[in-house]
Amino acid sequence: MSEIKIQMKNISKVFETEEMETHALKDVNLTIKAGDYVSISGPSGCGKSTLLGLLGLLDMPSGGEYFVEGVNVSSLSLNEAAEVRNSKIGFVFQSFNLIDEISVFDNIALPLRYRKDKLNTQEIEQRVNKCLELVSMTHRSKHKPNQLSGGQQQRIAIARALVNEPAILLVDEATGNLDSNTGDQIMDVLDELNQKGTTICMVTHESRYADRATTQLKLLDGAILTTPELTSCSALQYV
Ligand SMILES: Nc1ncnc2c1ncn2[C@@H]1O[C@H](COP(=O)(O)OP(=O)(O)OP(=O)(O)O)[C@@H](O)[C@H]1O
Repeated sequence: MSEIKIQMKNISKVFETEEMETHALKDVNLTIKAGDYVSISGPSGCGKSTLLGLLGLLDMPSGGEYFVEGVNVSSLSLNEAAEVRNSKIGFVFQSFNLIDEISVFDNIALPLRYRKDKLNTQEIEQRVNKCLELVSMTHRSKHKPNQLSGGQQQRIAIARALVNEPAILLVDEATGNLDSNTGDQIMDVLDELNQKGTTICMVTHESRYADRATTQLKLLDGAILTTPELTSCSALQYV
């Protein structure tokens, strides 16, 4: 049986304002194993960003338990959560969030420099070059991000997300700022990465992209549409 990367047990998220409570996620159970390729889709307001934010430890759940590679991360302090996020989670956003003042190489190396266990220069070089290769961008290593096309910038953002060899790559509407051809190419990069073993969970509005994932989850009103007996993500298939 393949290794469990991500497990959520009865996760809920309630946002409270002075006027009202919003139950953004209700009793979500999710298991993602090594090598899975999961898409999450559903109508606006169904809880997709909230779920991805919890998966990425950008926010904490109101209830339930969340495990990353077997470690319970449900109630970490902000500092502890930041450390797990940097070492275990790769995040790719719609906006590329690259730093224009430094080179492509240094952008990708950035998460390595925030590690607790410091790597030496040679190890950093090896890791960054491997990730540049994975996204076919070795030839642009010395460029600045603003000298690249949108699709190329997204490739660099993917390389940066992978450089710490995370447990999972979380992808939030990665093609939202790209034309459809370039978006398709970025999806091809994700497909290839998954074929090489990267575990991916992506939120997308586009059904043609959701269909590429091997497990397609639909969210509705904060709950995953599923049958109660199915707890393993690998076992779920939605058309
Ligand atoms: N910080 C917040 N405070 C209060 N309510 C919130 C907050 N963030 C999200 N919500 C509410 O939680 C619900 C889920 O929001 P979420 O952003 O996760 O939906 P979504 O599926 O990502 O939507 P979209 O596709 O439009 O981006 C919505 O009803 C939203 O209004």
